[in-house]
Amino acid sequence: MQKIFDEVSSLDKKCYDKFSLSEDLLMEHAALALKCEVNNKIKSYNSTILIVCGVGNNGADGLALARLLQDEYLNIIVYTPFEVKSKMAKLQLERLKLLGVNTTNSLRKVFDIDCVVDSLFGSGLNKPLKKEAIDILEKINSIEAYKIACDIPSGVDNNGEIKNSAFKADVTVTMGALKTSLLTDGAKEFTGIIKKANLGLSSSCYENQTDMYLLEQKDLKLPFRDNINTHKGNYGHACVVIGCKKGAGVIASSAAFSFGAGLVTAIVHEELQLPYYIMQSHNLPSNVTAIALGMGLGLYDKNELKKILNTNVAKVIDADLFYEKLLLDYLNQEIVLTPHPKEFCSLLKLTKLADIDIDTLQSNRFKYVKLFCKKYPKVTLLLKGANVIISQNNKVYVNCLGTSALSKGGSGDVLSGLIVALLAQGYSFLQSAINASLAHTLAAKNFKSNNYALNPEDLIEGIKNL
Ligand SMILES: NC(=O)C1=CN([C@@H]2O[C@H](COP(=O)(O)OP(=O)(O)OC[C@H]3O[C@@H](n4cnc5c(N)ncnc54)[C@H](OP(=O)(O)O)[C@@H]3O)[C@@H](O)[C@H]2O)[C@@H](O)CC1
Ligand SMILES: Nc1ncnc2c1ncn2[C@@H]1O[C@H](COP(=O)(O)OP(=O)(O)O)[C@@H](O)[C@H]1O
Ligand SMILES: [K+]
Repeated sequence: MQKIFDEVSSLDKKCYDKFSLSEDLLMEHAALALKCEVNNKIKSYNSTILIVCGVGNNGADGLALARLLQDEYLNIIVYTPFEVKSKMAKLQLERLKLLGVNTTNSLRKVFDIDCVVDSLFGSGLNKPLKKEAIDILEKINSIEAYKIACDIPSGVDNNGEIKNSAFKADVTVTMGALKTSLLTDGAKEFTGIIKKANLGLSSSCYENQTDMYLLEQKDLKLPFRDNINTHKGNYGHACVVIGCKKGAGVIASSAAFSFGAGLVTAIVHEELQLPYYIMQSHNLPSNVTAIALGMGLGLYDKNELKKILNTNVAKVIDADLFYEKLLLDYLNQEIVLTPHPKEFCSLLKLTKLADIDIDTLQSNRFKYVKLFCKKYPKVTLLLKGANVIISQNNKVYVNCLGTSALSKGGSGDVLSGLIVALLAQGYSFLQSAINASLAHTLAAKNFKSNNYALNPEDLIEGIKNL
């Protein structure tokens, strides 16, 4: 797990004040981290590296990189389209000039470039891009080369929004600590892989306390069975309520069985063709330990719904239930909710927290997750998306391991099945949501055929092979 921060200027300040590290020293480390990234990827001396430098300290990082790379590659183009402004950018430019390095303010040749480093704008982007900047970004985006963003892809603002255009990176080397702005769904299109640069201090010294964390592959805890003398009853009885769209519940049931639930029962109105290991019942069995409800629900008798919701066992709620007012009666208890953005907008409206459209939510995912979890601190909320946000009370966890292979009907149903399996086995609400989400995304990531063909069965197969 890595810490995430909304802003890092206070962390930089701590470096100066507490550890007596100058801005210059921090920048040298930033440039060195960029250099490592270039060196790791670009091995041939006969290569051309284009460094695009802006007017502020992001540009200064690029200028320092240009100095560090001298003599390592045949051709280093230092492109400074605008006159540098910040004190550090001026100093770095002066150092380059003293070395006899030329910069250019026009970029004619955009072929035969092996690596582009984007140091145009960083955390100081504070207004919409003008046409000139947009043209530059479009031009450098069109170059076929390995693309490295310094700190944050230029054009992504501190809220993680992309107003007009942004640099499309293969890798973003972010300085000092992970920022929330890099982890929005919108930014995911542009960041590529995110790597954190050490600015001269270990993370434990540089970083402060935070309530936000980025989940990593190594955080996944699978429901391994530690005991030997066991029987199926030791691993819980997960029940999945089958609604009008029966497939959704069937997928969730299969996923639950594959993720370790000792018994799985589908709650049905009529007998269905189900895998032989899924039991079927009209009513909840007396030994039920967790329930998944909502996926493919459609029209469902309100009294039956209430009866199920009133059953005193752990529950994961999905899909159609986020449009039902009666859900409001269950938000002051421990429960897992797994809305996608449209469903979360409905939930925000039902709870009178906000009446917003999907775009507004997507531009402010963290804000609305925090708002909801502040009002309902017992709820574990899992907001789906390109980057999944899981939150309970004031703690926020981000899972960015998912891929577009998951953009398929049925992916969410698998997730609900995984969550109910863990709830049934007695894991906490938060641990169930976190580990199910990690397993879900890693199983998708391990599907190697291509990024379009994954189906829920493949996903469940992937879960079995984690
Ligand atoms: N602090 C540290 O110790 C360390 C900092 N580091 C590095 O510093 C970076 C932050 O540097 P920064 O604050 O100078 O901001 P940066 O992103 O370069 O741009 C600001 C300039 O751009 C301008 N501008 C803004 N928007 C614009 C627009 N749309 N169109 C046109 N212009 C626009 C803005 O204009 P102004 O507000 O002056 O009008 C200002 O002049 C950070 O990302 C990291 O890379 C690392 O070295 C590690 C140590
Ligand atoms: N582009 C993407 N990148 C990462 N994860 C994605 C992407 N698209 C969808 N997902 C994930 O796939 C799942 C889709 O769930 P949902 O929309 O509820 O589908 P359904 O209801 O059809 O099962 C969620 O877990 C979501 O986070
Ligand atoms: K940048």
